[in-house]
Amino acid sequence: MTTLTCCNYIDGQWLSARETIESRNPTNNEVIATFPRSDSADVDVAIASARKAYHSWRQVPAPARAEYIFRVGELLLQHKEELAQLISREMGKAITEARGDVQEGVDCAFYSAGEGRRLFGQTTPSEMPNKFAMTMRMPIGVCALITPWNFPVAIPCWKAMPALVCGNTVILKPAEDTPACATKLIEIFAEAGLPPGVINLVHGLGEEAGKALVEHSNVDLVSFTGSSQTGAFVGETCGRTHKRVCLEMGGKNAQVVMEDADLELALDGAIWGAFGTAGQRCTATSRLILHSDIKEKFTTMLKERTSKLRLGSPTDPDTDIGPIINQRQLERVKMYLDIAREENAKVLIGGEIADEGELKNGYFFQPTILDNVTPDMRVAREEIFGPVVALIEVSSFEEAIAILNNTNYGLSSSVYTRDINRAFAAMRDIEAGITYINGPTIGAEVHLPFGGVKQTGNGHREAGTTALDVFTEWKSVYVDFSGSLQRAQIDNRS
Ligand SMILES: NC(=O)C1=CN([C@@H]2O[C@H](COP(=O)(O)OP(=O)(O)OC[C@H]3O[C@@H](n4cnc5c(N)ncnc54)[C@H](OP(=O)(O)O)[C@@H]3O)[C@@H](O)[C@H]2O)C=CC1
Ligand SMILES: O=C(O)CCC(=O)C(=O)O
Repeated sequence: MTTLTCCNYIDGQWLSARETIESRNPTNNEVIATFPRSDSADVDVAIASARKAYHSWRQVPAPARAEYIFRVGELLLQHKEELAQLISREMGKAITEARGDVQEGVDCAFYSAGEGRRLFGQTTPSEMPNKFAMTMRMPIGVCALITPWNFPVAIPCWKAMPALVCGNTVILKPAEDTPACATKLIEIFAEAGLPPGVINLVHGLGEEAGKALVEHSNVDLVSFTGSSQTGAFVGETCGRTHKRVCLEMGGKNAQVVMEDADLELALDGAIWGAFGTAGQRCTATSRLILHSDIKEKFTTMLKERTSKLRLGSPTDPDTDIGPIINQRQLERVKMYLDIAREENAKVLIGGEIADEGELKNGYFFQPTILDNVTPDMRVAREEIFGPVVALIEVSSFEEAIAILNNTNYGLSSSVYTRDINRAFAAMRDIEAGITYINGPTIGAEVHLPFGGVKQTGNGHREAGTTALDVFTEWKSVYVDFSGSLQRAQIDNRS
């Protein structure tokens, strides 16, 4: 296939680069694209473009801003298959999941566009006669969006679409592993006719272009999704430089299966949650907390179904699990298997790099089940980001919830039970941003808040109306039509 040439998109222009880097297909190591290795000078130009555009974009009525985003949604639908094929090749997720990634972008476009006609504030009575009081949502300014590779279309859409509807201008710095997906996405925003400078794309390395954006004094907000380590750097830097910041980091999500659960349903959830996207979702199921009464039976069912999963090229519709994103991540998953063995976990199935036959040039890891895992082990506490699930046995519902909560993260969670009382207790007692009852830990919908507690994030939520809280500031407005300074406001109001 022809190698794509990705450019930066700044002030409505596609700009080629002095120095370029390659993006490779994780399935076979073929070069997919070259993209700019942007430096701080490129970042300066992108920020200047976003700043200039901000002054006029914020004045465009919100319903009109939203119409551009609606158009992006329509174009995403038209280009859905083309984009999905590109995601599958560049990121490595199975083609059906890649279509889902684009569909999340479409859903987000139509949902965000609707907000352009709401962006509700409040009106409230004043203490004074002949005085009107209200609140308004105001844009924040220039927003840097730093995104990971695992949802190369959905996550940039979750950030850019509400940000733009709210009247901000944006600069996207996508992950270095998925520059072609980001380029195609921005081409669609450009085709929708957004004015120059409203959306900008700066490719490059996190340590260079990403860092320059986070540190820049002319950026007002950073919205970041990625690792806890980078998130800590972003949070600290934004704190020091007085920027707004929204952090969306990792997870160590658990699915509980109680003794009264529908085991077939719980099995579907576990397979999809643990091994979908090769476990490379922040919402992936990486712990299965199983009641002792069903543990043996469920483990046999899980092992059998896992043994049938097919590793292979993600563009092949018969493939269940595609590759890991790159060599470094593959080695990281392998490292966690070494740790699991040292900690005396039992590898029930999988546990190795898969490099036979057509897999030999890619970064594949066998779907893996670890048994005899105790809550204190590193594999039960740290995010692995691969197709690895740890089984933990419990003897009561209370113990299950305590173990589920015994983690530094708090993104997604799931409980399979037929007992309504337990279901409601789980909703109340689980420490996570998202709880599913009788559903897997993955599968978020764009009109509900997405994010987590503890070290998963810094309290903000993407998606839903809560995204508006990330991308706007409140202004309180008082209109006095009494024609005089109302002294009582200063004195005792009597
Ligand atoms: N919560 C989630 O959805 C995700 C979590 N992760 C977790 O992170 C681990 C590592 O993945 P990785 O891709 O390295 O995640 P990173 O946190 O390194 O990358 C996320 C984004 O941040 C950028 N970045 C990296 N360093 C900096 C920096 N100093 N300043 C500003 N931006 C920066 C990256 O650019 P670049 O790609 O160029 O490095 C990328 O765009 C995974 O194993 C997983 O545990 C990963 C992806 C998604
Ligand atoms: O499937 C989901 O719940 C969304 C997952 C996601 O956005 C992520 O893993 O980054």
